[in-house]
Amino acid sequence: MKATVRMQLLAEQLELKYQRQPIWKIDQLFWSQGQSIWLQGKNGSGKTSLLKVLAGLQKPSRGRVHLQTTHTNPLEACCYLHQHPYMFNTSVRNNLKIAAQGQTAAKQNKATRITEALAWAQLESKADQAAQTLSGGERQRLALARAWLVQPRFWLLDEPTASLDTEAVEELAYLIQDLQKQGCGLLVTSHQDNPVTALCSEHWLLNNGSLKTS
Ligand SMILES: Nc1ncnc2c1ncn2[C@@H]1O[C@H](COP(=O)(O)OP(=O)(O)OP(=O)(O)O)[C@@H](O)[C@H]1O
Repeated sequence: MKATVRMQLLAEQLELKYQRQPIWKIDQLFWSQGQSIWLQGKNGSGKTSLLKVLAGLQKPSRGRVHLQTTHTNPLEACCYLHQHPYMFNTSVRNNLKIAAQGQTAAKQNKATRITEALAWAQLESKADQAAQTLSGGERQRLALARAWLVQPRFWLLDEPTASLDTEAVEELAYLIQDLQKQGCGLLVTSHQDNPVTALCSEHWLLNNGSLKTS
């Protein structure tokens, strides 16, 4: 990944309502490349909605998110990974091929990158298995590997550890640590602390409609 890409995300007076029902109101928010943040909050506090707003997938009711980046394709600068990642109805390798399709790299490079992605996510032995038959932990790793091909700098991970056992969480933590070494920014939601949240140097708490940052 290109360590030279600089990124930061700023938001002011951000507000979200659904059908006039206030969800959260955030006066100010700042996230810089290299920062790893654990976003905690009760069920329904609005964590998923905040991640989607920051990733540019959802419009806030008020305010704007400013993504400042030197990334050549700002659309590829951020990635949001769903709690239950969608698996294309084909093999693990083909899932990676599909993810690589939109990329501009030469065809030969793509094949190499797919091999590297399989190795990175420790999914080489699963390459020809139907992705929809993967375990929860393997699905999360494949979702990370698909995103890894696109080389985003900001990773928004929605409950990546939900319903994973200790070993699967450790395996995920290993990959997340590698992203940190590459200087990526991470924003991870989780109700409880675990080996992945332990990697985060900052803690944000969504509570009663406001965000407490530390
Ligand atoms: N599209 C929508 N229309 C109306 N209400 C919504 C919509 N999306 C989410 N909500 C409501 O907004 C609130 C926050 O939802 P959100 O999914 O962001 O919370 P969360 O903290 O991620 O929850 P969980 O931890 O259970 O996944 C919930 O009360 C939810 O029902």
